[in-house]
Amino acid sequence: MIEFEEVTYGYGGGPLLADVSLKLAPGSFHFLTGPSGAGKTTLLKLCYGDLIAQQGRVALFGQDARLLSRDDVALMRRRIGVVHQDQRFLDHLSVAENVALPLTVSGRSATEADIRELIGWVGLENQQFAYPPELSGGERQRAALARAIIMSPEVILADEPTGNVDWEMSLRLLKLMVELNRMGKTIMIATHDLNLIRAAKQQVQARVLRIANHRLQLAGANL
Ligand SMILES: Nc1ncnc2c1ncn2[C@@H]1O[C@H](COP(=O)(O)OP(=O)(O)OP(=O)(O)O)[C@@H](O)[C@H]1O
Repeated sequence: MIEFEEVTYGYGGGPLLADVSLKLAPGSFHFLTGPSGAGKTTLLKLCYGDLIAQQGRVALFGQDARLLSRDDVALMRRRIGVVHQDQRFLDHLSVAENVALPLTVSGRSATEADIRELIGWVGLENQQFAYPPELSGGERQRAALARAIIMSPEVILADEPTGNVDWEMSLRLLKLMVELNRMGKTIMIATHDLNLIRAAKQQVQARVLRIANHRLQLAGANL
């Protein structure tokens, strides 16, 4: 679904990521870890075509990311749902309207019942008419997840989805991710939280990738 071949990327002043090869197979579950500033968000951006490799090749659903037309990018964005680190809601729209926004902007619609069902699935049924500034950190993360999956993407990329939430909420978010994976979705979660990874490994077969010294490595069994 997403494949990197010897990808190098930097923001000037030397490569941040060097010779990164990676394959996200359908239905796989990956964690991406590494120190702050190692390049986790950058790698995720390469995965959804927000950044283009400076060397090497990124293929998204078999297509070279460099050669995607504007229409291809729009289609690909439906196939890859992203939970951003800073959730970026429109504060004048309700939670339900924010969640439905990707549909609205792509000219599609869903029934109110469908949106309500999704909001209920992430446990925000009582907050659907609230506005983003009224939500707690964990509620914002769950609203961001609902918005990322409203288009039924095949791949879900989440950047620190459990940042700034307590352990109970982290486990709740993890459970949602595991359920999505069981529905066949391909998942990649960037996180610092090794306890979260340990908890996940009891529920799902997950590979752990670590960025260290600009390279991507497969982390060993003992985290
Ligand atoms: N647009 C940009 N221009 C210049 N430098 C950038 C840009 N975006 C990120 N960087 C730098 O690249 C490095 C990696 O950033 P990135 O956000 O990918 O790391 P990260 O591993 O996700 O970090 P964190 O765990 O703190 O979120 C950092 O040093 C950051 O300052």
